[in-house]
Amino acid sequence: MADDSQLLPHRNAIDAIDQQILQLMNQRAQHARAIGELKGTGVVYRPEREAQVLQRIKQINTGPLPDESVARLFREIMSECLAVERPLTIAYLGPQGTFTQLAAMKHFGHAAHTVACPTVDESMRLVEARQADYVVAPIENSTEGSVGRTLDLLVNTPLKVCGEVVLRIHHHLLCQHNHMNDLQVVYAHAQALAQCQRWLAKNLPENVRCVAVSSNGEAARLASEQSHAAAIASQAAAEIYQLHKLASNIEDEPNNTTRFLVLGYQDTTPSGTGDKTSLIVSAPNRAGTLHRLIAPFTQAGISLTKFESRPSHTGLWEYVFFIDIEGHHLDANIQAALNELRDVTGFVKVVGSYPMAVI
Ligand SMILES: C=C(O[C@@H]1C=C(C(=O)O)C=C[C@H]1O)C(=O)O
Repeated sequence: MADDSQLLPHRNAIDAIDQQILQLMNQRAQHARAIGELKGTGVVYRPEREAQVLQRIKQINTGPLPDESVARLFREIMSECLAVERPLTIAYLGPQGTFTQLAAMKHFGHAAHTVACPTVDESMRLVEARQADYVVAPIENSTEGSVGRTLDLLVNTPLKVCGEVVLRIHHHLLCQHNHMNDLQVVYAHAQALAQCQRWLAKNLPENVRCVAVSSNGEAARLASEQSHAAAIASQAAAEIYQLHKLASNIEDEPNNTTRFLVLGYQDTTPSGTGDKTSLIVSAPNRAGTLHRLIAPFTQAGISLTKFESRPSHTGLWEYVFFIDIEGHHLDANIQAALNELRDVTGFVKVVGSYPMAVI
C-alpha cells in the first residue's frame, strides 16, 4: 500500500485544482445571474441552450472521465446556475421515490424543487394553473408501450412539450422484511406489473395478489405501512421508505426504459443538437387515411420516431394519431410537410419541438 508521503503531492494538487474549480463555478454562476437579469421576468430555463452545453461538453471531453459522467456533472452545475437566476418548480406523479421524480431530477438536476402530485392529470393541471413551472410525465415504456392517460392529456392541454427524458428503469421487490413468508399482496403501478409479469409469474407464491396502485412511490409507501405487503419500486423508493430488497432488477426486459416528456408554457427554438417534434393529428375514418397522414413526411425525407393511435373519445371507432418526427417545426421541410398535412386532415396540433435527450 502507498504511504501517505507518496499521496501528499497529488492531494496538494487536488486541493489547488478544487480551489480553481470552485472559483470557476462561482464565476459561471455570476454569468448565469447576469443572464437572469437580462431575461427579466421572462423565461429563464432554456432547454435548447442546455442541450447545446451538454452536447459540447461530451464532444470536447478528453477523459479519463467518461462523456456520460462529465455530462452528469455539468447537468448539476447548470441546475445550480439556473437556481441562481430563479429556482424552478417541477410537478410530477408522486409520492416521493417514483421514476417520474427520478426523471425530473435527471433532467433538471437537484437544485430544482419537485412537487409531488397524486396523478399525472394533477401534475399537468398544476403547471396549467401556473402553480409550477414544468411537469414531467411518462409517455412510453420500451416494454409496455404508451402511457395512454398522458397521451390523452396532451390532446387538450395548452402546454407545450419542451424536453424529453430517457430513463433506464430497474424494478425491485421491496418489503419491510427480508423474506417472503406471510406475503399476501404486491402493490405496483399497472405499468410496472406488466414490465415484471414473467418474473412475478415465476417467483411469487401462488396465493399472493398483485394490486395496481397510482404509482410505484405509492406502492412503496403502502408497503412501508403494511407488514404483509411488498411493492415493486425503485432503489430510491427503497431508501426513502426504508424497505428491504427481496429481489433486484426484476424487470423482464434487460433494456427496460421509459421516456418522459417535459411540458410548460414555452416554445423552444431549434437547438442544432438534434430536435424532435410531437404532433397530434385526427383524420376521417376513410380508406387511405393512414397513407395520406404519412405521405407528406415520407416525401420530405422526415423520419418518424413514433406513430401511435388512440381512441378519439369523440366518436365510436374514431382515432387520433400521436406522431413524433425528427426535426423542429420551424424547419422549412417540416413546415411544408405540416401545411400539406393540414390540407388532408381536420386537426393538426404541434404539441412542441424540443431537443432530444442528451443524457
Ligand atoms: C445561463 C442561462 O440560463 C440557464 C442556465 C444555463 C447554464 O447554466 O448554462 C443554460 C440555459 C438556461 O437554462 C442561459 O440561458 O444561457
